[in-house]
Amino acid sequence: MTDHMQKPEIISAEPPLNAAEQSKAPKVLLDVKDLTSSYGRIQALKGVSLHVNVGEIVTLVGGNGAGKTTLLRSISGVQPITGGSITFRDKDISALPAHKRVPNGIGQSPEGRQIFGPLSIEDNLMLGAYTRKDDLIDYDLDRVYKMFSILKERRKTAAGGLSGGQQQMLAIGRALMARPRLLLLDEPSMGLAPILVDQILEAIASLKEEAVTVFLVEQNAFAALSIADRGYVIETGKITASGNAKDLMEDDAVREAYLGV
Ligand SMILES: Nc1ncnc2c1ncn2[C@@H]1O[C@H](COP(=O)(O)OP(=O)(O)OP(=O)(O)O)[C@@H](O)[C@H]1O
Repeated sequence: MTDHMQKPEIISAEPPLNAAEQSKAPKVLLDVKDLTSSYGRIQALKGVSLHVNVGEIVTLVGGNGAGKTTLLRSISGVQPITGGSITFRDKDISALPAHKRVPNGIGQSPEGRQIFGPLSIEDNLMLGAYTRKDDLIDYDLDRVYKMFSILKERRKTAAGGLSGGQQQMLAIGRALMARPRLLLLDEPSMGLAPILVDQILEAIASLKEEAVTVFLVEQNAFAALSIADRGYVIETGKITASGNAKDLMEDDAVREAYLGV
């Protein structure tokens, strides 16, 4: 094992690439094509296409019931799809069961956080690493503690005692413990006071330096677009706008519908 492998500078399983490797690496990490999904007679996704490139923060914004969670759950494999395809790292994973997508590199911090309240913060974090067999788990734990110092301070205490914002940090930290190539985040700002929203977004933005690729789903469009490279807008199961995040923030229709401007 090389020195570099013993002490990597990143949390992500995607190692920093040298120039030669970079030119060979697939640029598109996640490619969703014409995806459809239904709950009985309700068609929640009506042919959604989008992609996420390696190293990007991409956000999907939209109002209540637009289909954001359904799309994320389809990508992580817990929501059945009725048509279209999901390609991850050049492999069609549309039929891959959810439990095989995590070791393939798709990590999710779910809506509602799903923290195990009676377990300690550290045990919650370690649950994120349960599929791993490498020797970098302690190293990653340390990185998560550096990112969210409150989790370190309270690591032996029950997770149920954390505030909403801290639980959100724990949920993101736990997802990172799986060393995802792609981190899926479902409404991390939900229910948080504005100051905590800023903190969480700052932490998400800093993941870019850790070479983690992020797909962030948010109702809080302004907050999400302010840290994203690119964005998509979804309305009643269809993508209605897309582009680089700065352009979307300046788009009149988007501003009117989602930014309250
Ligand atoms: N379990 C379910 N059973 C039936 N319909 C559902 C179910 N979950 C979602 N839906 C419907 O599917 C559509 C998309 O919902 P989804 O939760 O994906 O939207 P969303 O954009 O994530 O909204 P929110 O921000 O409110 O979570 C909505 O019409 C919703 O009512």
